[in-house]
Amino acid sequence: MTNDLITAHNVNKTFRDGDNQVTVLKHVNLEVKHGEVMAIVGSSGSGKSTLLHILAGLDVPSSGEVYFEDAEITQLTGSQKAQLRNQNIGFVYQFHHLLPEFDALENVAMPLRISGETESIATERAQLLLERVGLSERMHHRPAQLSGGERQRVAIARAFANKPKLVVADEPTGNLDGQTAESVFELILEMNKEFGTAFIIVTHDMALAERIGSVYRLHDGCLTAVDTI
Ligand SMILES: Nc1ncnc2c1ncn2[C@@H]1O[C@H](COP(=O)(O)OP(=O)(O)OP(=O)(O)O)[C@@H](O)[C@H]1O
Repeated sequence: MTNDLITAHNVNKTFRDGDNQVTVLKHVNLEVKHGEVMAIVGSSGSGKSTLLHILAGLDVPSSGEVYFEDAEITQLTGSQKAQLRNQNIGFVYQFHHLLPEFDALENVAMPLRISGETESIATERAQLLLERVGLSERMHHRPAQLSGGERQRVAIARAFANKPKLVVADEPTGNLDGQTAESVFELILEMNKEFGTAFIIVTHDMALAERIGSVYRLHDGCLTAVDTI
């Protein structure tokens, strides 16, 4: 039994590109605690998204192990991984990935419907989450009718739909202007405190990352802790 939410042990990732092999992650070790907020920084192409996908069970390492609590994700079947993700992990991307033909309420309710919740429970929880992210007045707007910051708020509400233990966020503020990025980042920190949900945030923004207790940098495939004090 471990107290860690995620443990990555000696993770390596190599992509084949025709005859070439590109090693993107080298001997990566990482522990993410329950309720922890962690930032992963690094230059473009350094492997941040690849690592995030491996930690969330969306991709597999070439070697090494990843545990989600006591489950070794790397040993699970595709459907077991999908179930683990649906029950435990929320996702926020740089580009919101909301369904354009549905309004904010329907987008947030969607993961709950997929998990088999009744229509009324799904709608009620989606309403509560949209209120929590400050969008009480925008529930029936479709993504195209929302600002960039509002779309990310919907995406954060949707990530929380199934009460995840972890939200992974890949450049969640990367497409936003400074002030909007700041308010979305603040929302993430508030949601972490309020719900005790762990976050792993990939970001280019060192100023935002430095406000997070735990920062790691990927460089040349190696992950090292960054001293932010
Ligand atoms: N499926 C794949 N096949 C081959 N190479 C890949 C694949 N996915 C990623 N790569 C390569 O792995 C390296 C790391 O990519 P990754 O997207 O993880 O970097 P990143 O740090 O997230 O970059 P960015 O900040 O630009 O999003 C890049 O050189 C990329 O081209």
